[in-house]
This record gives sequence, C-alpha cells and structure tokens, in this order.
Amino acid sequence: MKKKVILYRDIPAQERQRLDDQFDVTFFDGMNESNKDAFVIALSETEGLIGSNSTSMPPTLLDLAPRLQAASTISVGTDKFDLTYLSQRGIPLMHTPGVLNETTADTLFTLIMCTARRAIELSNMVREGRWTSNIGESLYGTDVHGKTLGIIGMGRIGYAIAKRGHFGFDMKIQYSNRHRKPDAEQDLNATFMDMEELLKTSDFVCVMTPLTSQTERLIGAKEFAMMKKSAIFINGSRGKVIDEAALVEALSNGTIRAAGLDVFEVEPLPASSPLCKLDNAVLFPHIGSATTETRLKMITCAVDNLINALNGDISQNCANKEQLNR
Ligand SMILES: NC(=O)c1ccc[n+]([C@@H]2O[C@H](COP(=O)([O-])OP(=O)(O)OC[C@H]3O[C@@H](n4cnc5c(N)ncnc54)[C@H](O)[C@@H]3O)[C@@H](O)[C@H]2O)c1
Ligand SMILES: O=C(O)[C@H](O)CO
Repeated sequence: MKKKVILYRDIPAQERQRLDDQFDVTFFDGMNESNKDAFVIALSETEGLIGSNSTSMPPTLLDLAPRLQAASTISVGTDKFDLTYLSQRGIPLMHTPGVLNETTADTLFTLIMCTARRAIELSNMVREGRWTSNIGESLYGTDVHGKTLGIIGMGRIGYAIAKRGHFGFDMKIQYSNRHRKPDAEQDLNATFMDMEELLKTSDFVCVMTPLTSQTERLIGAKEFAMMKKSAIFINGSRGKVIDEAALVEALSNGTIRAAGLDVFEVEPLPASSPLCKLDNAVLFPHIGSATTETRLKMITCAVDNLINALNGDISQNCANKEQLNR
C-alpha cells in the first residue's frame, strides 16, 4: 500500500505526478482557518509532509500526526519546524540547501544596489511626475564599488553574496560566523572578525544566518548604534533575527543610512508597518529564491528528498541528520 503524504503547497504537474506515483497524496493549499479541520484529520494518518516555508509546523500540530516518518520543506530555512522535537521523535526534516544560493545572492545584491542608489525612491519620483529638474545633491546615492561589505553568517548564501562583492564590485569583504571559512579567506580575501568589530567598520552589513534560538534578535538597538551613520543594513535571513522596532527607530533618527529587507517579523508585512512609511527602507516580499528556475529546482529537490526519506535514505539534505544519529 502507498504511504500517505500531505502536500501543503501547489507544485507543478510533473512534480505532483512524481509524488502521486509513489504516495497517496492529499493536497491542501497552505493551512488556514477554512481547511484546518480537514488538515488535522489528514495529519492523523499521514506518514509524510511536503510544503513550503510559509506554513508553521509546531510540535502542537505535529503531535496530531502520530505516524509521521519524514517531512520535506521547500526551503533551505528550517525554522517553521522544531528540529529538537522532530529529532526526539526520530523524524528527519529534509530541506533544499545549495540550489538557491546564487539566486538568493542576486536578490541580496539587488537590495544592496537599490538601497545605495535609492532606486525605488527615485523610480517612484519619476512615475509620480515629481521629476521636474535635475535631482540635486539631497537625492544622491552612495557608491557600492570599493566599499566594505560585512557579512554576518558566511554560509552558502553569505559566500555567494561575498563573491559578488569581491569579484564584481571590488569590495573589501569581512565576516563573522560561527567558525572561520578558509575558502572565503583564500578566494575572496575575506577577513574574519567578531560581530562588534564588523558592525563598527562595515559600510554594508548583510545578515544571512539561519533563525535559531541563538540568532533570534541578534541585531537590535545596541547593534544599530554601533554601525556607522552612513551604514546600510541588509537582512535576507529571517525577520526575527533583528529587532524590527529598533530598526525603524535607527532608520527614522539617522542612526544608520538605509536598510534593505527581504524578510520581516510578520509576513506578509502589513501595510500599516512603520517600515512602509520610510523612504530609506527598501522592502521586498521575501523573494530571495523566487525565480521560475530556482523555485522549480527547489521543488524538484524537495520531492526527491521526501521520496528518499520515506524510502529510508536521509544521506542528502537532512537538516537534523546529526541529531538523529546521536
Ligand atoms: N530571503 C530568502 O528568501 C532566503 C533564501 C534562502 C535562505 N534564507 C535564509 O538564509 C539562511 C542561511 O542559508 P544558507 O543556506 O546560507 O545556510 P548556511 O547554514 O550555509 O549558512 C548559515 C551561516 O550562518 C552562520 N551562523 C549561525 N549562527 C550565527 C551567529 N550567531 N553569528 C554568525 N554566524 C552565524 C553559520 O555558521 C553558517 O555559516 C537560511 O537558514 C534561511 O533562513 C533566506
Ligand atoms: O529558506 C528559504 O529557502 C527561503 O526563505 C524561501 O522560503
């Protein structure tokens, strides 16, 4: 008999077919008030889960899935699951590292360019008929090339961002990370330092850590105050890695120059957020990996991951492999 699987995000037909070939699939378009009861009933029988990072899967919900054997998230970030809880139950969480590095780094560099050159603010000026003469010094941007790029979280994506800065923009690369990265030091001439020194000396501070209990609110009022007044802050990790209210304050009172954000404490970001009123904040709707090509690669990877995991193979792309092996 085929194993039962819940798919909680729409995926292209050919990938859905690969799941249907192997499993008895129940589809939900996310989880919301209108389908929650049916979702919970399906959970009581399911052996596998596959879906996107926009749906939370806390222990209280997964307690209702006593037969669960594997979960597969269409994301590299795993913060919508509790890894410790899953590991205690012996359930692997599969994710999609690697396939989205370059696309996400492109997005982060777009944020760097848009903030530095005030691209959105000035584009809006043109669209709204406010371009009536040469723009004047008060609307000038700041250079990106030749500046110092500080990366907090020099992992797969951090490295891809640093590569763009080093080779494309002649930037000086510095980083803080849980451990040193010899490849970044050799290939990109990157300098390892503690976060405090990085904050004080970078022109662009780019956060690319995962959200964990150690990184939650890693950057708050104290950290913004350490940055240069001319600094530009970029967050592509998760909204909760920063204190958003402190960022609003820092952007409003000139503690730092500007911020480019792809992620927020609450997503979708409500239009009432004070961030939406700030010209010096560039706001993207969590589009780091959102290209047609890369999203398909992530879905294919996540489908492969679930098939492998439910067949007992977690050698590739298992986020809690070490915890499971303990
Ligand atoms: N905006 C998006 O669309 C998007 C896309 C992909 C990934 N992400 C986020 O980016 C994260 C990183 O992805 P990755 O594939 O590069 O992961 P990775 O594991 O390769 O890199 C993360 C790095 O952060 C470092 N780190 C952890 N805690 C730290 C701390 N306290 N201080 C400094 N460094 C610390 C780790 O040592 C590691 O090198 C994901 O977990 C996800 O949350 C966002
Ligand atoms: O973690 C990821 O892969 C991105 O944030 C997309 O959800």
